Order: sequence, then structure tokens, then C-alpha cells
Amino acid sequence: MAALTLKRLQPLRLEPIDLQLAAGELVFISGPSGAGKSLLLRAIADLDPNAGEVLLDQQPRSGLPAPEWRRRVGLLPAESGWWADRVGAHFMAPGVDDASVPIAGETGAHARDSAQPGASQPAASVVAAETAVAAVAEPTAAAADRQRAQASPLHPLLAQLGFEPDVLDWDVLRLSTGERQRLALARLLANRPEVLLLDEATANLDPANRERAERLIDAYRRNHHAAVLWASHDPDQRERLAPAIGGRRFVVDAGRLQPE
Ligand SMILES: Nc1ncnc2c1ncn2[C@@H]1O[C@H](COP(=O)(O)OP(=O)(O)OP(=O)(O)O)[C@@H](O)[C@H]1O
Repeated sequence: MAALTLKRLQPLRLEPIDLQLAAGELVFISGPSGAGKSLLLRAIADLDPNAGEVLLDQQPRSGLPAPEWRRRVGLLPAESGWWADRVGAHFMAPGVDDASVPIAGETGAHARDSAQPGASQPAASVVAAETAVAAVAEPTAAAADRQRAQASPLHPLLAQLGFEPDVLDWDVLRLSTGERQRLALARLLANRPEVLLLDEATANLDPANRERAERLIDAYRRNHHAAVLWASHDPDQRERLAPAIGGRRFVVDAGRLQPE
């Protein structure tokens, strides 16, 4: 749970920005292509040169190591990066195997709405027993990755985005654009960031998968009280998601961030 505060943050090509997102708040940003939305998100994540300060609750970014900041304030870029051959190799980050807290398990009033066909969430003990048996039969690296995924919160997370656990064995080169986008979202959430910075998180998805991703993001926001700053070109999406939870909307235009 964390609030995000921008204090005179000045990304490349933009005027200084003061903005506060409460823990669990959703804020949309929009604006013309090239206006600077990605530059704003990248500045918050400290990926580009920028002036000013950003705080996570009361903690200034300048007092935290960059890798810790970027894990806690997670950016989903418009175009995700993939550096290993297999999908599963990108999911071995610390924290993935901590099954004590669901990544985006549904606990609230919308739990039934968010259930997806095939998105079963077996008890950890059952999964652990199955994977222990499988471990004897399949002592390969790929099987080990799969077992780890099945025994961890990744299993329901991937299922909520429409994937079977074997997606972790897939070659990255075969991924479609939309599959990359959904897997990049899963990878981001598996790191359990306290704040989500989303750059066109659903731009490449068909309506059914867009809805899956939207539900997952909303569940994560609620369950983890994560502040969410979401750049979206889709006016229907902003209209659909923001008003129901009082989400504020801003526009980046002519170098400034202004209320939409
Ligand atoms: N490193 C950089 N140095 C200088 N200019 C940059 C840099 N990166 C991006 N720009 C420019 O800054 C402007 C804003 O880019 P940005 O990617 O933030 O736009 P955007 O609002 O996200 O656009 P889109 O909706 O098309 O994704 C663009 O004109 C872009 O060419």
C-alpha cells in the first residue's frame, strides 16, 4: 500500500508536475501522440533524466536504490522487453514464490465478476503435492520452471490472463503482440509493485482479453491498495473505468499536465 507524490517532477519536454495519487487510487492520463505521456511515466520510474522529486508514501526516491525503486514503482512499457529465450525465464524474480498473499486473487465484492473460465485456483497444498510427484518424472529445467509456476501465485495470475502454465515453456519469438502485452502485465504484477505505471496496457488486445486485463488490474489495485497511473488513448476505457471509482483524468498537452 503506497501513495505516490510528484513534487515539481520535470520529465523531458514537460513543465514541472505536482500530483498526488492516494494508495489504491486510479488516475488516467491521455493526450495526443507525442505529447509526453510515456516520458512522464518513464520519469517517475527514473528511466530518463528528470528534475524534481517523487515520493512513495513519505519515502523520497532519491533515498532508495534504483532497482528497489523500479520494483516498488512498476512500469508496464508500451513495448515490453524480453531478454531470454523462454517466457518462464522472465518470471524468476524474487517474491514470485511467496504464496502467502495472492497477487491479484479476488477477495472483494467483484470476485464473481472477475472469475474467468479456466481460471481455477487450486489449494497450494494440492499443487505442491502434484509438483512433488512430477519433479521425479521431469527433472529438466523447463519442468522445474513449470513446477515452480504451478506451486506459486503465478498459476492463477496467468490463468486470469487466459494462459495455461505451459506458456512458461514457450519460446519468446513465437509470442503474438497481444500475448506479449498480457505476459508483460503478468510479469509486472508478479513483482508485486506498490504503484503501477501503465503505458497503453491494453492497446494490442481484443475486447475479451482487454476486459481480462482490466479486471486483473482493478483486482490488483484493490487487493494491494496500489496507486495506478494509466496512460490510455482509449476514451471508452477511461469513461468505463474511471467514474465508477472516482478516478481522476488528466491530459498531457503542450508540455503541461491538466485535468481532462
Ligand atoms: N529520449 C528522448 N529525448 C528527446 N525526445 C524524446 C525522447 N524520447 C521521446 N522523445 C520525444 O518526446 C515526445 C513525447 O514522447 P512520448 O513517447 O512521451 O509520447 P506519448 O505521449 O507517449 O505518445 P504516444 O501516444 O504516441 O505513445 C515525442 O515527440 C518523442 O519523439
